[in-house]
Amino acid sequence: MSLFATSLAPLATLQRLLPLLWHSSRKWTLLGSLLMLLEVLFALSVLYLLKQLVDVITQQLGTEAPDNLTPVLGYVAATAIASLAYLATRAMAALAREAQGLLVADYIDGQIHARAIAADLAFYESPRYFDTLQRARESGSQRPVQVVSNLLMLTKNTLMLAAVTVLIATIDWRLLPVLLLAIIPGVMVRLVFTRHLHEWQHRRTQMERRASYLDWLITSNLHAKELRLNQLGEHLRQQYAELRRKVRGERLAITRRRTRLELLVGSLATLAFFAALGVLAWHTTTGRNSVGDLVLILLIFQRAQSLGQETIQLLGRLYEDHLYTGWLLAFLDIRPEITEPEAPIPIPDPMREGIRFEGVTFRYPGTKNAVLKDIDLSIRPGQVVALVGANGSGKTSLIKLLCRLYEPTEGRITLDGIDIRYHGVEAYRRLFSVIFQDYAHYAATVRDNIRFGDIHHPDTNDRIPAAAKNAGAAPFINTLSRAYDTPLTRMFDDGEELSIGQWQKIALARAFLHRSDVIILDEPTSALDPGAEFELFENFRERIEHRAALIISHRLSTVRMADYIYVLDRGEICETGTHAELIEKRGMYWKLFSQQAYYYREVDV
Ligand SMILES: Nc1ncnc2c1ncn2[C@@H]1O[C@H](COP(=O)(O)OP(=O)(O)OP(=O)(O)O)[C@@H](O)[C@H]1O
Repeated sequence: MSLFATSLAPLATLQRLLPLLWHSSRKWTLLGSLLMLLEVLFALSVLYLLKQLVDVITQQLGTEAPDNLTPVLGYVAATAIASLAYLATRAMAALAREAQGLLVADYIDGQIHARAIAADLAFYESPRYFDTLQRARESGSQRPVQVVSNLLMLTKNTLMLAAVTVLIATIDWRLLPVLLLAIIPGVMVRLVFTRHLHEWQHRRTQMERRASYLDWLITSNLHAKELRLNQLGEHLRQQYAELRRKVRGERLAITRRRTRLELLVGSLATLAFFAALGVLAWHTTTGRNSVGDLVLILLIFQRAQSLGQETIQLLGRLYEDHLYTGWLLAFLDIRPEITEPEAPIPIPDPMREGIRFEGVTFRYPGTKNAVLKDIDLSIRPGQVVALVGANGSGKTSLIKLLCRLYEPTEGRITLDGIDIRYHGVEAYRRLFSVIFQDYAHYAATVRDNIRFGDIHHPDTNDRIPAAAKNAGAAPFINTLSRAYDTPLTRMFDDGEELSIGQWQKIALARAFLHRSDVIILDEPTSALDPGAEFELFENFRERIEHRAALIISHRLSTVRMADYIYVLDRGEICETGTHAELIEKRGMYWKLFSQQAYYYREVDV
């Protein structure tokens, strides 16, 4: 990118950030800007009054008997007042910036959360998501505020620098090139290295994420058991240390190169300043300049130089902010691909024909192989359907399509004959209540863990005990210290931990709570004891209030009560029918069923 384009790019970022700031903290943004202008005004007044003071004193020094001290004291008083005003506005401006920063940071977090919630599941299940999120987080929610406060400071510094430059020019214009020499090379060094650092950070996102992952493995309670028993701790610690060493080394190499160049550029500027000072001192002794000029130059040239350096830093920071805010904006630009149709067709109530897969083929985004091929399947109202198949045959993927978490690559899914893409996404998803294999364990009360299954319904709270009873969870919940109000997990104070089977019953209660049309259970009893499983399926249809159900299970004793069974093999439906029909067929289902039944047959009960 050319230097011109590079220097204009932050303006485009600013154009996107200003509306963001306006939405999040209108009052503080305005107040902060006003206070900053006042700050500049008072700072310049102090400089001007000081110059007047020096001039008055110099005039008085020329007179034999200075008898009127009023103007001198007047200027001292005025300078003191302007200094106090400067201090007060500076303090208030800092307060306004802090308040604005807090508001904007919370607003940005809110925006990140909103995008994360709206993003397609496909995005979550790809490394790109984690990279973009990590970068957005790294860019920091303070960045947008920094851009604006840096920009305001830059404006302030530029105004002051301009005023000081004019003052210097009135004394000796030849000092101006010296000032430029003190500023321009530094700007170049900063810009070039900021870009280097940003590009390097972009490249090492995955390395950082790997390090964070290792850190999480070492410190999280989820893996504490395996880590100890397999004595993995030291191995992982070394991997982590090695990654950090690499990141540290690369970063330090960049900083070393930048420091060398900055030192060189800074030395040049200092030499130039002292050369100019020498010339001015010589002019003063020969009477070409007044002592007032020399004092003023000593005061303001240093000021100009520090202003110049601050300006360099601000430009560097502004450019850095612009680059890193780009990451944040990239995350905020994420838009889901599964979107609402312009005029969604209302969901039929009640459902009449049910849901059908018609020739559905599916590939995960960014992958080559189809995990589901030409699937025809139907779930009618009130029907219990089972899906059976080996690991990796595509059962969970089929559920994700059914719930419209992904779109089919080919074919279509219909609800009462209408393509589900014509319905509103959220309205359609509310047809289902689902327990996935990796259901959530919320660090919340038992009540909330169940309530999250149907958070929007007004009478949800009253239905929680019934859902818990249907899931077989009520007896153990009543033995907990605070029953339904017991906080779960040991993440916060007073929390209690459950067994895996008890967690599964809570997840079942969550699925039973929602009065959905279709209940989907992916391995719902994998952790239940045989008694609990028997109880659940004994009068399953009453428990689910005669709604339709789709059950995935490797336990074929569970599956046999289904009205209809689909057998999946490597993404294709290879057999369908009732339990009796499939046993008769003597195909894959029969084989699986016979294998499971083999050991039970040996025992005479
Ligand atoms: N997010 C994903 N991205 C890419 N491929 C995936 C993803 N999730 C699953 N797969 C692939 O899809 C195939 C089917 O997986 P799926 O989880 O649907 O199988 P399953 O029948 O539910 O298996 P199991 O009985 O082990 O739960 C597998 O080969 C898996 O590698």
